[in-house]
Amino acid sequence: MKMKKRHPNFILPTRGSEAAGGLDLYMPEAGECDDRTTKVGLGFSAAVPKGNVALLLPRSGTGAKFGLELNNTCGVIDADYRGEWIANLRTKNGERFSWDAGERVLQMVVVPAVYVTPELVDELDDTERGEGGFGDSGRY
Ligand SMILES: O=c1ccn([C@H]2C[C@H](O)[C@@H](COP(=O)(O)OP(=O)(O)OP(=O)(O)O)O2)c(=O)[nH]1
Repeated sequence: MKMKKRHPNFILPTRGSEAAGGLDLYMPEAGECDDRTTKVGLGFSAAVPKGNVALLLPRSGTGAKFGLELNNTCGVIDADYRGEWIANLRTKNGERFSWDAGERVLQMVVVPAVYVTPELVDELDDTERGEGGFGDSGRY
């Protein structure tokens, strides 16, 4: 189905070189949020290259300095999604966080998503870690 253009649409061709980091996203309009979730349209749609997903995250600075987080922890943008990218923002410290139009608040990271078909087996192969997790390997 051909999508009607309501906001800028992007394709995200891969450059064939390794990215140095996330791609910062510009907020289309000024806004603010607090510890209640605020749904914010990012003002664009983008087709993630097939075989990948885009992870939507706060920039480290906004997260660390202002306690900004996504209420779904991390947004997963599927390769077949064509709608406007949405961020569900809130602060974890109860404070208000406001941004200007054109400010870089969030970032996206495109990562390969490998297609797997779960197969039921009797046992899993042995590993050194085994069933240990949640700090099992110690603090230092
Ligand atoms: O923070 C987010 C998370 C998701 N999406 C969009 C893109 C994604 O491709 C779509 C569906 O997300 P997901 O598959 O994680 O949601 P779901 O709860 O499993 O719903 P669905 O039944 O639509 O797959 O919503 C966003 O714009 N922002």
